[in-house]
Amino acid sequence: MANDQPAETPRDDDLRLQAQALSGKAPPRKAPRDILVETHNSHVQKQVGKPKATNLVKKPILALAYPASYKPVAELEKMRLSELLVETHHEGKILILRTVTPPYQGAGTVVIVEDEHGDADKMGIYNQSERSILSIIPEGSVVAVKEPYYKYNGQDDYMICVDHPSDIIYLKFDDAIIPEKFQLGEGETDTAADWKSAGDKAFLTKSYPISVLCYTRALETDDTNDAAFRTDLYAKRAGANLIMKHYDSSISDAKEAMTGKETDWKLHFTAGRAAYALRDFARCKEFYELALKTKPDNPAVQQELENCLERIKEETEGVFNFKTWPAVHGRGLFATRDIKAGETVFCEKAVCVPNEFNLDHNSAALFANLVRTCHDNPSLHAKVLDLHAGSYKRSEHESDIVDGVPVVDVFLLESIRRKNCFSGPRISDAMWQRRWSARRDGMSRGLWATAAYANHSCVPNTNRSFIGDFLISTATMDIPAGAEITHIYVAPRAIYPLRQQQFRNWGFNCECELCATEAKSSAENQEKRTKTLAELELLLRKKKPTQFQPDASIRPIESLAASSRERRGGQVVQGGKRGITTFEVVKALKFASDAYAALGEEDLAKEYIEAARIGYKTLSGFDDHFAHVRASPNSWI
Ligand SMILES: C[S@@+](CC[C@H](N)C(=O)[O-])C[C@H]1O[C@@H](n2cnc3c(N)ncnc32)[C@H](O)[C@@H]1O
Repeated sequence: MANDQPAETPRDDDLRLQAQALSGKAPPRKAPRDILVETHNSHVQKQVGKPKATNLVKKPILALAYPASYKPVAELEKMRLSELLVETHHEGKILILRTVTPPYQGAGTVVIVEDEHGDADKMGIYNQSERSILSIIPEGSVVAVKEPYYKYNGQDDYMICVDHPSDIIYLKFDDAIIPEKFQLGEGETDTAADWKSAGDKAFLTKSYPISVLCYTRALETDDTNDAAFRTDLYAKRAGANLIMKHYDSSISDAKEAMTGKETDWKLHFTAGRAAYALRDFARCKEFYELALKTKPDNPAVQQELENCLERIKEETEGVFNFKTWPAVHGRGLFATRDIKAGETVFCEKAVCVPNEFNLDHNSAALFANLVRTCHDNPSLHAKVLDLHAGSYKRSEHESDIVDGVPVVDVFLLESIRRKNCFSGPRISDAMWQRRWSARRDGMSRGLWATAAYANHSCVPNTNRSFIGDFLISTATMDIPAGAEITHIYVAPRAIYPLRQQQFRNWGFNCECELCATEAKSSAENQEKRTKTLAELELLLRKKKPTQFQPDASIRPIESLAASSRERRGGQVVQGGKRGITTFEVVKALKFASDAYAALGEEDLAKEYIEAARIGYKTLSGFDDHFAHVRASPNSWI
């Protein structure tokens, strides 16, 4: 779970004070157009020939949040660049701008823009998909910026800051709102055939955003009534959209291109792949089956269908549903049938996991990926928006489609990310190998839409494990039908007051059976227990684990452990069968099983080896490598 709050770096104090002083005023001094363009172009020049930095993200500062615009272009009142006020969200207003420079690419895309009156300013466009035309916005593009925010950067430097990806619209060439000065000049052609061939060229050079733009324009300008021409355009755009991960659009284009002829199988295949990426496996299966009707022996379609059937099996064998629980926890996951310890509860593919396993960057990478995934795929956006966002005030227009673009509020998505994401290794099973390290082997953050409904318990009845972007939830104990499915958000600390602090990010006090029991302890008891645990930890750290510990060194540990249990006011955790399992517990259980077997206690040996296997499965998601676990305390495989 996200544990990276609050990490919001407030802007430099001086800058913040200056910004506050200027807030709501016209900028007292501003660089003139030629200086703006010259400075910008010199920055652009410095980038030429250098590899593009790929993982820069503008950090969303929730304290400076402003809502995404949800009003259509037509309802907003045009304003001039010269009317912009510093640190102001210009509600109800719109700027129509033309870019007069090539883009500079950093954490966002910076360009110099002009309005129809010839005034110029700097504009930063953030959180666009790298596959969007707006991230590579060509010189001469005309855009509408809805309800612009004008930011002070220090030292007479200002910028229109477009944080929400839906606050900027790339305008069509003949859009009525485009001022005459920005419209196509004489000699500039605008025919469907030209646009189609420009789109084909862009596709061949892998400039997919431009190819989609050109095919779209070809469809808009087409007046030939030639069905084959249009079908071809839709089919090509479906392919480009699939590559650009615009899965919803890819499916609708593929459907538009279908003619009922044999060649449709390719479109069914495209639509199937898009549906798979959207995790809509039932729809994906339908598309693949249709493709196989025409091409029953196609190995690629057969293989993809097999993958899809696997996902359906995993999903349908999972037994979860959502219930509204009127208690403090909000919504949660509940078992719809009895589940045995060690059983898989559910599996799911992530809504997004950035391909970024660097510990220092994976929160930023997840935020950027989440914004892009939601912007490009309204059906996934809707699933994400349903998740808990803490106290962030929603406008309730976040999933509207306005001017053909889904409204995406980046600050809301950041709030959702903070409350609902998990960290996971590439493969959990690798974690139990001696040389695994988070820094070297990598951890990533991701968002899993089903697991995000599970509430926390310090004595959870499930544990999550990962294979790539696939999450496996496994029961750590028997769960009766109707019981709530819980997992841990962070590994709970042993000391009650410290443990409660761990949940501040999520805004709750834990009242699970462990916490409820400990809450009843007197302050004196809690203090003594804290001391006992500290002594216990010290003692355990000193003891190097070996197979044979003399009784004399084990006795003080046992006595401290017993006293700590007493002070807890009742035993709620039984090693190996309930709650939190660690790999050390698995090894200890296996060790005990071997010991019982040596003593001829076959039933106990069986019971312990089964507990060890279940423990291993909850940690790894599967138990294929369980046989390699050595019972000795400090080595395995
Ligand atoms: C990942 S969401 C879990 C699903 C959430 N209950 C919902 O309604 O969507 C995390 C939020 O659930 C609530 N929550 C989770 N575990 C809880 C617990 N043990 N006690 C109280 N609230 C809890 C908190 O509001 C927390 O910020």
